[in-house]
Amino acid sequence: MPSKSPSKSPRKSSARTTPPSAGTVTPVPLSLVGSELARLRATAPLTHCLTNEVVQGITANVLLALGASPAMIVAEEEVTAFAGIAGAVLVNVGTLYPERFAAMRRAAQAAQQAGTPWVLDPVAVGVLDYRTGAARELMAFAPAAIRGNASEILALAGFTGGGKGVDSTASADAAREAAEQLARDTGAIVAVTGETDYITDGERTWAVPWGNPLMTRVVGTGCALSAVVAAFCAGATNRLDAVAAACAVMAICGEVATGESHGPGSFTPAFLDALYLIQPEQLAGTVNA
Ligand SMILES: Nc1ncnc2c1ncn2[C@@H]1O[C@H](COP(=O)(O)OP(=O)(O)OP(=O)(O)O)[C@@H](O)[C@H]1O
Ligand SMILES: Cc1ncsc1CCO
Ligand SMILES: [Mg+2]
Repeated sequence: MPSKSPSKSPRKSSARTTPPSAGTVTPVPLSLVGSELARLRATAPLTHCLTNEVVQGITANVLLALGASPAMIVAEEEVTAFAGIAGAVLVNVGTLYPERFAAMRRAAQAAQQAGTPWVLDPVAVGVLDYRTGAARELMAFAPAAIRGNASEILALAGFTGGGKGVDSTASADAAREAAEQLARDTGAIVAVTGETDYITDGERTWAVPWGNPLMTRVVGTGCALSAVVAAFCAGATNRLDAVAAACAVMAICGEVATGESHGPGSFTPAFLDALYLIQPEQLAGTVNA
């Protein structure tokens, strides 16, 4: 069932006593993922989502299945107040237009002022100048985390990212160093996703070696992941660990759901079920580790 190289499998050793060393890339331990998942379930964070029109439903359902509390509050008149109430905010520029950008700018600014962690998903940045400029403007409000595919992260870091619309044309491996640079430049935790996900603060990098290519054949797994990253950032004491745990939970559940399904149509309900059923203490039994 696991689709990624066993050589990249994480160790089962204790979590918080073994952070990745500076300059190294270490598979994230399942014990760390479990403790972060237990924290999320205990707090059910209110997650304020300003996301694109394609993925509203899957994003809310993923958050609910996992145990977080989504709210798609998008009006310019409401986002400032709500970003102060929420545990975390997601800003996803997938279907950007001027009114939506105005609301996103307000939400990001309000989150920064309120100390609410917010996450940027730079959908198709590098492909189109308007959204690339918008994402750069938003980054001035100090996102807690940035989650994107390889082409998007390369572009945000100032490299030629390529990108075929919203899809990546580069591998996450090829974007890992760009992610580390982007993290150092912005102070955000940067997650670049693909066959292996890399999550970095610019000095230390966790690898998430699970998932399945079928996840790229269903719209919104990446967008929903960014919302899950936001939910894990709510109340987190270690954002690097929180973001890595979010990526690991989604990739593991994607891998489990692939084994239960026959293609994109049956993947989505199996994925929601896997997110609902996954238990911190059973993580080690769900994937080869
Ligand atoms: N080749 C692959 N093998 C295994 N897992 C993958 C692969 N590609 C992506 N994934 C997983 O799919 C999820 C979404 O990552 P992806 O990089 O496709 O995001 P994205 O391009 O932003 O998606 P979208 O914009 O369609 O929401 C992540 O959990 C990632 O680990
Ligand atoms: C398909 C698509 N188009 C704009 S946003 C989006 C969702 C995947 O990023
Ligand atoms: Mg995306």
